[in-house]
Parts: sequence; C-alpha cells; structure tokens
Amino acid sequence: MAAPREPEVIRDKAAMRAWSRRRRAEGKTVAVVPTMGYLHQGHLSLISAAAAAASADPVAIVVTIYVNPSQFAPSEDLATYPSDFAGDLRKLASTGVVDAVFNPPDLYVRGAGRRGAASGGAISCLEEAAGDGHETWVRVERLEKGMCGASRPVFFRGVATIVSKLFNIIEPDVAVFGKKDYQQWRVICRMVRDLDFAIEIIGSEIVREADGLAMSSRNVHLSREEREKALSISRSLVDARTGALKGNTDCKQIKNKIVQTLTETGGQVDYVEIVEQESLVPVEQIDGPVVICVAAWFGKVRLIDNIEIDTRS
Ligand SMILES: Nc1ncnc2c1ncn2[C@@H]1O[C@H](COP(=O)(O)OP(=O)(O)OP(=O)(O)O)[C@@H](O)[C@H]1O
Ligand SMILES: CC(C)(CO)[C@@H](O)C(=O)[O-]
Ligand code: BAL
Repeated sequence: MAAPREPEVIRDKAAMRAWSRRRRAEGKTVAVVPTMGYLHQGHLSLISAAAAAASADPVAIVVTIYVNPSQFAPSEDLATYPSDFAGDLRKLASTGVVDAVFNPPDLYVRGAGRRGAASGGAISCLEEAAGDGHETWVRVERLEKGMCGASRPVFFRGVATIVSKLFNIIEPDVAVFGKKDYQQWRVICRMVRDLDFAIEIIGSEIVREADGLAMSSRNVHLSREEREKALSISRSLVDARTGALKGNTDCKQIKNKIVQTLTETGGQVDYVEIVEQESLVPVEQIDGPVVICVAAWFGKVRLIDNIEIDTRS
C-alpha cells in the first residue's frame, strides 16, 4: 500500500483544466473517478482500478466530489444527501494514490430570472433557465428509459450532462464508474461511444459489506432494522443467480420470487428487471449474459443493486 499523501484540492474549473493539461504535458495518463462524496470502500475500489489502469505512462488520479443538482427531481433527496468533506479527504489521503480532488461549489451557469427548484414547474433541483442560465442537456435516449430512468425522470439527463461537463473540464484519458449503478455505467459507455469522447471507461465491480449489502453512501440513512431487512436484496439476487445456473431461467418466475422476498421483508419494490447486459433490453429467458437489476425502498431509503449472470460460462 502507498504511503498516505494529501491530494491537492481544486475548486475552480479553469484551474482544474490547467492542472490536468500540465499532468498530460508531463507524460501522465489522467484518470478520473466521479463521485458525490461521503466516500466508502466502494469508491476507494474505483480509485484502485484507476491506479491499475493499463497505461504505459504514470497515472495522475483525480477524484471529483460534486453533488449534482440536475440529476435530482425536486421530490428526491438532494437536501439530505450525506456529506463529510473532511472525512473524504482523510480517506483519499490514506490511499496515497490520489493526486487531486475536484470539488467545485457549482458547475452550472445560473442565469438571470431564475426559476427556483421549489417554484412550480421545476423538474430538477437545478434552477433551470427561465432566463439565460443552463439549458443544454445530453440524453442517451433509449438506455435512459426504464429501470432507474422510469422512477427518476431527470436522473440520466443530469448524469450524462454533468459527466460530459466533467470530461470537458478534466479531459481525462480514463474514467472509472461502479457497476453498482449498472444502468448509469452503460449510459456513460454509450454516451462516450456516440459523442466520440476519447476516454476509456472502466466498469468496476460492486463492493459489498461482509453481510452482502452493496456499499452506498445512502446506507447511512438506514436504521438498524431497515439495514437488516435490506439484506434481502443481495440475498435474493444471489439465490436467483444460483437458481439460474441450475437451470431455473424463466425470468417471470425469477422476478416474481425476488419481488415476493423483498416485499415479505418489508421492502417496497421500485423495479426488478432482467436485462441483456449491454443493451439493457429485457429478456424472458436467461440464455446469455444478463443482469438482474433491483431498486427497492427500505424506509425512506431507495437502494439499488444488481447481479450479472452468464449461464454459458
Ligand atoms: N458499492 C460500490 N461498489 C462499486 N462502486 C460503487 C459502489 N457504490 C458506489 N459506487 C460507484 O461510485 C461512484 C460514485 O457514486 P456515488 O458517489 O453516488 O456513491 P453511492 O454510494 O452510489 O451513493 P448513492 O447510491 O447513495 O448515491 C459511481 O460510479 C458508483 O457506481
Ligand atoms: C456519476 C455521478 C458522479 C454524476 O453526478 C453520480 O451519478 C454518481 O456518483 O454515481
Ligand atoms: N450513485 C448515483 C447517484 C444518485 O443516486 O443520484
């Protein structure tokens, strides 16, 4: 393990771009790990993946910490999203491999004549253009539909747009995303392909607590009882995978079983879908590479998780 090292904290986008260009001029590969902070081992695993990025050149690693308002609908949890910048910095320093933290106060141009998120008609927590503010959006039109896109109507528009902005500011060679947010990872891959970003996207495996719960910043909001009940998500996914590998490949049956398990343990199911891994098209039978994706509420916390299955391997 590398010795602890304080990363440089950068808050200004011009300074960030200049920093990145300097690293490139020094012959370094620039890798970025976008996050919303309140870091945990899942995030740190993305940093390890960035450090291990296949490159002949030394890697300079930037972690971004920015809670992006435009990916939250006004009814969602922007206001209560957890944060601990000092704690995040300690964790990042302890890795010894992070060179910079990009933590801008705001990344949007706010126009005159703002329409506040709280006022009628706003669809996201960004104060959107009633005047000359931000009005440009990146949309990955098919992949953003369904699953998280169905219940979080502005989520992928906000994610694709902020990630594009981060890519334009940092100009990285490599970017790492977690497969915990499976649909998000696929949306970003498609966006990078379609818009010719010269960036390698790495999808990094889900990191779990010892009892199987997928690590997530929002887990901090679970009560002890809710956390115990939420273990039914990972357990039902593992059971479904075990069953599929033994030949129980009917998706309707598998989904019904997961919904039943989650409901019986006190969860409120948002969706359970079995989709082809790259296209995210729903399948009826598991006979190739698929992923079972789940979103469910435990108390006031909406959790997502998934498991990849390939019955051919
Ligand atoms: N358990 C995990 N394993 C691997 N990657 C993860 C894990 N949790 C989050 N990530 C990844 O970290 C990146 C930043 O995610 P984010 O900061 O939103 O954290 P989070 O834990 O997913 O928070 P939340 O789901 O509560 O918003 C994303 O690419 C996400 O997929
Ligand atoms: C990719 C991301 C940093 C964009 O705000 C966010 O959606 C997240 O943390 O997964
Ligand atoms: N990890 C995804 C960020 C969000 O839920 O808004």
